[in-house]
Amino acid sequence: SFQECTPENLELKKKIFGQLDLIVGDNVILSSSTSCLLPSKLFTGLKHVKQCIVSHPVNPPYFVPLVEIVPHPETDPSTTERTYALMKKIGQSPVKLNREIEGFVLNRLQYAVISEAWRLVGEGVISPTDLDLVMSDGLGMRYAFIGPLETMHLNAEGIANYCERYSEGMRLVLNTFGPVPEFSGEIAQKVNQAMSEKIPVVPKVLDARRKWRDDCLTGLAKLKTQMKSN
Ligand SMILES: NC(=O)C1=CN([C@@H]2O[C@H](COP(=O)(O)OP(=O)(O)OC[C@H]3O[C@@H](n4cnc5c(N)ncnc54)[C@H](O)[C@@H]3O)[C@@H](O)[C@H]2O)C=CC1
Ligand SMILES: O=C(O)[C@@H](O)C(=O)[C@H](O)[C@@H](O)CO
Repeated sequence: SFQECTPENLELKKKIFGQLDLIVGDNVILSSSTSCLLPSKLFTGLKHVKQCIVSHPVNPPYFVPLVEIVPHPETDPSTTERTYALMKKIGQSPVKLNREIEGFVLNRLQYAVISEAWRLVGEGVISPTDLDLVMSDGLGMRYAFIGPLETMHLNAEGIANYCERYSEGMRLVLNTFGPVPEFSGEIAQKVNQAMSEKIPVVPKVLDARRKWRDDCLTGLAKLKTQMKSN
């Protein structure tokens, strides 16, 4: 198997897969780490397209086990299953997408959160640091162990009851969501100032914070393993 991890550049990745296409046999999985580039953009036209797939990791991939497995429309099911089995074997937590979609699943969920976070800070509803606390000391505590759908299920007497109780309120709130942010201008400056005051953009400071992040993720991984075995 081959896992491509070059910069997020479509033409570069296509060049590399084009070169690989000329030399690999019929049994090699050709996989890309791409964050958002669609398999149909990356692999269409390759002789070995049936062996091509996206295996999208999460930053930092050595501490966060999720991998999104995203097939090209022509990817052979055996390629998907072999990739899934390989990821499980090496200790990752793979999920299978049934078809490609922009941003796959993780970045669609992540960008929905980022979009609303940006808007709430931009409209002065909350400060950037407090917004991050809403995730790290709120939603993130639960999402580290159970996802959004199970959270609904447990927050009421099951999903049906949750929808009875909260669907009207959810739709009312969702109808107040605004357009896609520009991620530039005054809001970007406001967020950058807050983040930079907290964590100066100095290599050794950023690296120290990433080390602290990784230490936290290591401890969380140990706790999750312990809780699964209980
Ligand atoms: N960094 C992360 O945690 C994650 C990265 N990804 C994806 O993984 C891919 C790689 O991202 P990073 O590891 O962050 O990039 P990076 O910039 O850290 O590493 C890129 C690698 O490609 C090599 N490279 C650069 N130009 C090249 C060329 N012309 N030919 C061959 N090799 C070349 C570099 O030497 C380097 O080893 C991207 O598609 C990114 O979206 C996806 C999820 C998480
Ligand atoms: O946040 C992540 O790790 C993923 O959403 C990504 O794919 C990012 O784009 C990653 O490549 C860089 O953080």
